[in-house]
Amino acid sequence: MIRAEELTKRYGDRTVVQDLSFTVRPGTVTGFLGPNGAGKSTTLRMLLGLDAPTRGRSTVAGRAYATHPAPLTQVGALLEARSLHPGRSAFHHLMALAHTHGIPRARVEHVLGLTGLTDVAGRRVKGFSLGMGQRLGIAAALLGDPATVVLDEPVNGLDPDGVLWIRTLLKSLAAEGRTVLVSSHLMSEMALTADHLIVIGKGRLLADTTVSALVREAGGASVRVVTPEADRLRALLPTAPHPDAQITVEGPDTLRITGLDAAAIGHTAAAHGVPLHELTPQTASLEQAFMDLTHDSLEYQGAAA
Ligand SMILES: Nc1ncnc2c1ncn2[C@@H]1O[C@H](COP(=O)(O)OP(=O)(O)OP(=O)(O)O)[C@@H](O)[C@H]1O
Repeated sequence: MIRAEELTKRYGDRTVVQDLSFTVRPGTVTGFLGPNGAGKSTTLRMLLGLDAPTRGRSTVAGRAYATHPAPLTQVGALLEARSLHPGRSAFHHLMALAHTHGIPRARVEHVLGLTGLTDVAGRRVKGFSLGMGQRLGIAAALLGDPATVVLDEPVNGLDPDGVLWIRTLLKSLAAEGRTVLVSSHLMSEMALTADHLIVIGKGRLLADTTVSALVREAGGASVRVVTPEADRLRALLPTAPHPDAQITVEGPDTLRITGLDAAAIGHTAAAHGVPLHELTPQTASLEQAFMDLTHDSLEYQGAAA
């Protein structure tokens, strides 16, 4: 469990994090979301004892990070600024970290396997691609088998395979009962990865909620359906057991459906032989909810189009 209590950080006369209080619970992925410059990295640095708060306090597993006798075994962290010795191999980088905590070689080999780096473990880090570097950072974060994992923008710059890999890894870490806090400025990514969301803007808490609650508040996720038999599908859809379900006709062959998921719609169509040309879950409303939430606290605004 991570707990922040009225965390505040000032640089000169600028307050970049203000009175931030939240709790991150085990067993779920919590997304830490905010536009660029919102104060996410500063907050994570304070949680990890790398920056001193001007006011307030934070604890990980009940005590301040810096007071844990073997922090790697409590909290694994990947921060944006990586400090890697370029001439070291991935294996030696991890072994050097492992030595500081008496972690055995077998665990180093295990995390290399977990992050898909076994084949390149002997290569010098300076030749690593961005994605390989991220994987190595995650391997280091997992080295001590920590109950809490904190990752700052782990998908930044990764290709779709890498993004999918991180998403799956985070979910499995949470499923093992760990506390997982992951920052991002992309709602679309967090909607697919996180169960819980802490949203900040200009250093202040804007929302502490679940993804599904936010979807509901945003008017619900919808599914766009294109079929030459739109009228027949409308009549067949099982709306009765779902009082929230709504079907809007968007065109002669296009329906927008809320309150029923794509699977239910697809099954109904298949069971009655209705051909579907498109069956697309829409998350635009969630993106819009994030923009509405953070609009007044954007640090950098483009000129209005
Ligand atoms: N050492 C520092 N001295 C002065 N200002 C700082 C310092 N570190 C961060 N800031 C400022 O604090 C604000 C928050 O920065 P931070 O990096 O925490 O935001 P962020 O939400 O992580 O942003 P991004 O998504 O762009 O990484 C920014 O305006 C930044 O310029």
